[in-house]
Amino acid sequence: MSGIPATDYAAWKKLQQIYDAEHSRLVLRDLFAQDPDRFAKFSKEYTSSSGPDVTFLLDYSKNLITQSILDTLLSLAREAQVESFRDKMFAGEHINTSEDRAVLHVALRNFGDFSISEAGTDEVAGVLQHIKEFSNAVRSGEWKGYTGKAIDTIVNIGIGGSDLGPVMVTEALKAYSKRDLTAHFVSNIDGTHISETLRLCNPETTLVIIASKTFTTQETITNAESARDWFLATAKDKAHVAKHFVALSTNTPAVTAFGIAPENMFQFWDWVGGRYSLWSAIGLSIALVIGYDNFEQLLKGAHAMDQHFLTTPLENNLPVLLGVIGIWYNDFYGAQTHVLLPYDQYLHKFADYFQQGDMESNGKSVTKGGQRVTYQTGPIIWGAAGTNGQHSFYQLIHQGTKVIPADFLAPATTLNPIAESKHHRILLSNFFAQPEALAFGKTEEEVRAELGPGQSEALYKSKVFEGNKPSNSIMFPKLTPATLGALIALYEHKIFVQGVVWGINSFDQMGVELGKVLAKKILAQLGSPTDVKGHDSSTTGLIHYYQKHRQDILYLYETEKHCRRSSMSSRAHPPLAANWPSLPNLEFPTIHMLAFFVRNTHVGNRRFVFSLRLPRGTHRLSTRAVGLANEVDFLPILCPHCKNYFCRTHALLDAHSCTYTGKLESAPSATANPLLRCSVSGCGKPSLEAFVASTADAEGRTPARCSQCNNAFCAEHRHPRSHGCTDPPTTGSGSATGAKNETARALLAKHFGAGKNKPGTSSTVKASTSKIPSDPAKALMVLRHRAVALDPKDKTSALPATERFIFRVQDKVFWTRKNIGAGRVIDLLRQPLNIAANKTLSLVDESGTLCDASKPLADQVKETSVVVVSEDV
Ligand SMILES: O=P(O)(O)OC[C@H]1O[C@@H](O)[C@@H](O)[C@@H](O)[C@@H]1O
Repeated sequence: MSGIPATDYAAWKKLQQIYDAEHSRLVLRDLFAQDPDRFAKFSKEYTSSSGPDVTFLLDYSKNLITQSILDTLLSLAREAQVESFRDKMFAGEHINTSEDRAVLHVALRNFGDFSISEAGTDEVAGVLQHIKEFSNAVRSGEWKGYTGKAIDTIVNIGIGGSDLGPVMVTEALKAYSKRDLTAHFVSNIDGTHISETLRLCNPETTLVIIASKTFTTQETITNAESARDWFLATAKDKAHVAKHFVALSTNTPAVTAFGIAPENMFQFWDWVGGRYSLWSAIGLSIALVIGYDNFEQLLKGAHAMDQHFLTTPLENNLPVLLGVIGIWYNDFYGAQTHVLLPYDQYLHKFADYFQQGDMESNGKSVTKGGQRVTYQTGPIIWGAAGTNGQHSFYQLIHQGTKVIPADFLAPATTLNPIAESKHHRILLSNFFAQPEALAFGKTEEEVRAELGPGQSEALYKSKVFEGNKPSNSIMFPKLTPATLGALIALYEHKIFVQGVVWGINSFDQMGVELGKVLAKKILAQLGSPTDVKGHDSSTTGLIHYYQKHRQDILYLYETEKHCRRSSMSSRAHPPLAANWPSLPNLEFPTIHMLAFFVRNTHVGNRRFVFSLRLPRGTHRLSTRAVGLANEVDFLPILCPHCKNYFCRTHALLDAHSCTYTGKLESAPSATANPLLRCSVSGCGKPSLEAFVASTADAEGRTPARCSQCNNAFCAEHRHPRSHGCTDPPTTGSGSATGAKNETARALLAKHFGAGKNKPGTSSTVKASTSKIPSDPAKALMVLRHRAVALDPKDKTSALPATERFIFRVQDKVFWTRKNIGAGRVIDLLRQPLNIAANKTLSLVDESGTLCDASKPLADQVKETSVVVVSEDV
């Protein structure tokens, strides 16, 4: 890690000479035959020096090494100053030079032994205590959800290091888990991951853990927002978030902006790398699943390995031995990969975990000094658990043309001794057999003797196993939390040793950035083919193909006045028979899902821009339905017969020429259950509820009934005013939701006026619109001149007009910078509107939608529109 190229070391040059001169003579059959003590010489038993007791055997005798090769490899480690860099790491020196950070995952499991001065290390114990108290409260049932029920499900939302560690460890230690607490892990941005997970969860009893060191990772934040929307669709009140959402992060402001209370945040520090973070607050899900005491055992097991790494001479130092032996294959034998093969189903995520651990750490091609390396650095890590691999990829390891060093791991005792441990004996017989077969193979003579004469030459040859394939074997008595901790730390330090020898920075991850940046740029261009700019022909072609073939969800329920259509003719209410069965969760999308998809909808290269902004919660849905002309409903409608989705015009069987040929047993008919008919007298059409009731998963869906009178109506009569509904909302007079709707309605009536037939809107106070042209472009020009800077610190002359965002409040016209959050706008409005600081305020747009305080106002309301400042909405 000094930044010196590894090839400059004398030991490296010597190793190259040894390889050139000796490698053809390094044959495991011979090496074992020549030395009956080879196992004794090249194996070590690890015993933890501090509690809890951990022991395991590392057998590295089946490697293509001699004592003199190993000595030279250790000289290389010394020459590269592995010991010195190790000490620097433990002391908290900023060995992550590109980011100027200490590398102190060892401080997270430091039970008092090492003295580290880096800021934050003195806070570790406090965070562990927080984890302990919180996990105990949840596991005991003392922590209650918003309806008073105990938590029975956790959903950890994170990615990379904020996911893989907890996933691997909770799987590995499942035997120690609280079986009635279900843990899910959501990482992928693919909406399928969060959708399929949340289908299994009950918002009343689910705890969502948002795990993100930076709290800016697109996947995690997007998934977390969807989870929050899912939760609020049922819980309604944002105050309930406190009981169901916690954050694990270093970024307090972002966590707060998300709406998570400081007491529900578990802190960690920038000296914890993502892929080394399972020991930190990121391990909260682990503590919840296996209990805090087991989590602490895991940490202590790792800590004892830290002590071993820090204090043991290199020749007995297990991470060092694994590290230098790996370098021997990687840099001299030209091995490109390293396979991890745990013979323990509980460790089925072990290789996945170290794929990030190793490849993100040592997948570098410049030294710390900025020189391009001329040798190989980190290997490709892969693997699978148990005998599964034997029936798939082991063929290539045994008889392929590549050198694939392997690590086999297994417990002597299984945690599931079914059939009197028969399974385990069979498993272990394979664990012993595979390294033996790899090392010693089967000679042609043995094959000929076995098959006898008279077979084809090709057959004899095809059954030869050349052998001489290297491997390590690690065996431990039983998989315990502490043993797992020690094994993980063993590999962490192995990676460290290799990084030091290669002279690279194992603790940054610049290589993940470029793709993120390009994806952001492309995301903004996916709208239409003409937006796709600045790419090579391949990328452009791929995006164009996607744009041509995508079947976005199309909600054609808006009328002309709400929908500006670029090339849409009156025939354009096509059946929405997209392949939606692949999106089962969307069969009855909750309102937030509608809101997500509706804004910019494309079909082929046609683009429909909806001016409608859909509300996020059902209570706001009713607000809109009452107070404004905009209409929202529950479409698309799933035809229960052909299982396709249709707009309201084509929802009925004859209107979409339903292809269903079977007997229409549940088809709506004049004599069908009257409850499922439109409640408007004389209408008789099937109600939307008829479709919902027969097709949708009832649990958690939005009912297709009038939010006010709760009756079922057909598509034509579904809106309150279209069936003459004047009853108050059915949300319950005392409910917070009901109260909010009433207030919102009153506000809307006050500021925007309302038609005579709209309930609750009799007093009309128009916002000042005098002398404002109706043409939006002209209105903008006029208002630009009238607008005053909302923030007194902003000077009109200092900011181009295009970067100013104009909006109106009462009869005043303001401008702000476009990126200013709605929350900040609220604060700034207090002074000109003379509103006391202790009042809780919200902003409501012209359509009655509450603005999200954490997002820029400019993203939420139309420029030049009137924004209402409201108390308590
Ligand atoms: O924990 P957060 O900040 O969300 O990062 C999650 C992951 O992001 C990736 O891009 C990498 O940087 C990983 O090392 C990291 O573990």
